[in-house]
Amino acid sequence: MRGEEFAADLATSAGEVLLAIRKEHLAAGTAEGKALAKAGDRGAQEHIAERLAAERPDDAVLSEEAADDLRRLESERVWIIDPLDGTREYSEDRHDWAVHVALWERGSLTAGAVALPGLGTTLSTAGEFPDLGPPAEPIRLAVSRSRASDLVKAVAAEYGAELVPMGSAGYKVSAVVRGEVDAYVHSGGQYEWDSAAPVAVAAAAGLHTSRIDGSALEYNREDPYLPDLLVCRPSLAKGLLEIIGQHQAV
Ligand SMILES: Nc1ncnc2c1ncn2[C@@H]1O[C@H](COP(=O)(O)O)[C@@H](OP(=O)(O)O)[C@H]1O
Ligand SMILES: [Mg+2]
Repeated sequence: MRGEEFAADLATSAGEVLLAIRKEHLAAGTAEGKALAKAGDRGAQEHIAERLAAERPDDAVLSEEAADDLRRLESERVWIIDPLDGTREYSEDRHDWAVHVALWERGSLTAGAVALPGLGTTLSTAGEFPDLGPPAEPIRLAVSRSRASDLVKAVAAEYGAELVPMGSAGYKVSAVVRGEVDAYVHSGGQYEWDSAAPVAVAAAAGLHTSRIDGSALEYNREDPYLPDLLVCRPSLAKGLLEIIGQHQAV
C-alpha cells in the first residue's frame, strides 16, 4: 500500500475501533465521567501502534498518546498521529471528533488522512475534493466549542464572521475542506498531532494553511508545541491574516 492509502486505511480502522469501544461502553452503562475518553484514547493508540509496528517497522512515530522517542529527529519518515482528536466530544456521544494519521518525510508532510467516524467518512490527501464555490456571506468561522481564544473572537467580530463552534481540530479543518465553514482560526495552544494530518488534507484540497502570522507550518520539530493555525479558502487568507496581525499587535 502506498503511504496515502495506508494513512487512510489506518485512520479508518482506528475510527472503527473507537466506534466499537463507545458502543460497548454505552451498552454497559460505563460511558460516564472519563472512563470512555480514557478507553478511547488507549484503544485507538494501541491499534495504531500495533499496525505501524507490523506494517511500517522502520518508521518513527510521534503520537499524542505515546512517550516521545526523539530518534524521530534523525528519521527520514515519521508518522504524526492523534489517535483521538476531540476526545471530549467522542465521550459525549457527539459526531465531531477525528483520527489523524500524517506522514512526514524529510521536511514536509507527504500523506495525511483524517477519519471522521461520526460522519462515516475519511478524508485523505489521495482523495477528490468538492468544488466549494464562493464563501458564505457573512463567512462562517469554525471555533473550539470549549476554548475559543479572545483573539479568535475579536477577529471574528471585526471581520463580521459567524462563529460556528465545534469540537476537534481535525473535524474543524475538515469542515473547511467539506464546505461546512469557510475558515478555521486557532490560537492559544495545540500540538503538531492536532494539525499535521488535517493540514496535509487541506493543502491537498487547495486551501490556505499557515501559522496565524502567515508563516509556514513546520512538523517533526523537537518541541511539538504548535499553538496556532489558519486554514481557509485561499481568497480569504490575506484579509484574515491582516486582521489577525492588527489584533496581535495590540
Ligand atoms: N489551548 C490549547 N492547548 C492545548 N491543546 C489545545 C488547546 N486548544 C485546543 N487544543 C487541542 O486541540 C484539539 C481540538 O480542541 P478543540 O475541540 O477545543 O478545538 C484537542 O485535541 P485532543 O482532543 O486530541 O486533546 C485539544 O487538546
Ligand atoms: Mg488532538
